[in-house]
Amino acid sequence: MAKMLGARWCPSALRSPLQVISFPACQLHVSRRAKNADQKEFENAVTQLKLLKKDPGNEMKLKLYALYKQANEGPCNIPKPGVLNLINKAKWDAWNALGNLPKETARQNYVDLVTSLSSSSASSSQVKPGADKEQQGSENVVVTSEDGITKIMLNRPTKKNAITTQMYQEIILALKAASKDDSTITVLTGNGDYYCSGNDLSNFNTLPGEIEEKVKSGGILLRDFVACFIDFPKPLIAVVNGPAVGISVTILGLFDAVYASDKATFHTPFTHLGQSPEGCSSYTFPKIMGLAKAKEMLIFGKKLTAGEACAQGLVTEVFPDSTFQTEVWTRLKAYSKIPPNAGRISKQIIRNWEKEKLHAVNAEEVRVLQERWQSEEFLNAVMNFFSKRAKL
Ligand SMILES: CCCCCCCCCCCCC/C=C/C(=O)SCCNC(=O)CCNC(=O)[C@H](O)C(C)(C)COP(=O)(O)OP(=O)(O)OC[C@H]1O[C@@H](n2cnc3c(N)ncnc32)[C@H](O)[C@@H]1OP(=O)(O)O
Repeated sequence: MAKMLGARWCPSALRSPLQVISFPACQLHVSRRAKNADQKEFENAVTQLKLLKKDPGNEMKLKLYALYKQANEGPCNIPKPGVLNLINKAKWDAWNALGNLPKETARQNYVDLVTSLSSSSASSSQVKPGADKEQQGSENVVVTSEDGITKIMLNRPTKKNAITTQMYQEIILALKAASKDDSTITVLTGNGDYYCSGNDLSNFNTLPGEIEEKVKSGGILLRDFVACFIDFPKPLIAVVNGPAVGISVTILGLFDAVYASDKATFHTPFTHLGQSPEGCSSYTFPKIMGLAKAKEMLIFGKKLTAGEACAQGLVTEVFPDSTFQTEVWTRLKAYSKIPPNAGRISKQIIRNWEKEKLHAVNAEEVRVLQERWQSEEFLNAVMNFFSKRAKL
């Protein structure tokens, strides 16, 4: 934010839509007509604004812009821009709304506003070191945020990071929080030797109610979970530290980059479990890897090595396991330095072309799965999985 509000930022600049565009050599000057005391305070406020850590948001920036102009030039004295000129029209409206507010009052309001922004920004940065790194999450879903990266880590290594119904909810909450925090990119990874072994097959027992109730609530949970990945507004990167199974593989088609250790494998055993594809994979996989390769995975359950997954376009890059974490996190730290809004807006313009389609695919996949969950094939497959373990 400081960067955006730095020398290249001036209150007369706003991004599109309603956001800051940095004007080259934008001269921050204060009217010579300001009284000394106010002028000093006013100049300090303009400087303080540049040091803000957090983006105060578009509404606040419009308010600051309007007060700045009113304090320097008085009532709005420029012709109203055309409706298509979104940025300048928003600036004009904000300034014009101040009417005949006296310059001194506008100047004082500006100083007061910047002071309040600076104090709230200062208090949030006084969180004790380390505390702001740990965010909400739980024992099985650990969320940390630092260096512009929010990391969501599946932390259930004894169960190969299989996802329980509670973990689905926690991942949804973590993504919602990450979409609003001040990180630039978000990362999903696993702790232990597995990335994730997919849906916890005991979920089918733990969900409350009779089978109809389980199927209904399970479908809602799955639909909301996948929708979070469809709608996630920031660059989302998977750090696949080991084998990945089921839903942890299918949602990869909704990520913006997938970095894998060469120990990772990618397996979608849906038909073996009497299930069907989810995570929008029935649409994204054919798009990513072509119909034949997608069907090999989604119908016949072919397990891919990291190299094969990369060759088929599901994985962006594969790294030797020995240097995986170091190399990937060095790369991610560099990525987290991109201008956050440009990163977010670029991700969104790419995703927006097919967001509607993806939601329709998600809804149909869930509908079909809800039928599968009531099938003999599915119930036998889940029983087989657990009876095999029971014998051991
Ligand atoms: C009625 C409808 C209700 C619906 C409720 C739905 C909830 C909402 C979302 C629904 C999403 C549905 C769509 C998702 C689909 C999928 O993800 S399908 C894929 C599911 N995953 C699997 O089939 C993998 C199953 N696991 C394995 O095959 C093996 O465990 C392994 C991953 C190949 C690892 O084998 P190995 O190295 O031999 O280790 P294990 O000893 O087998 O595992 C260690 C312990 O971890 C437990 N475990 C591993 N994976 C799972 C799992 N997916 N679910 C539950 N438990 C798992 C395993 O049982 C071991 O536990 P212990 O025996 O207690 O040590």
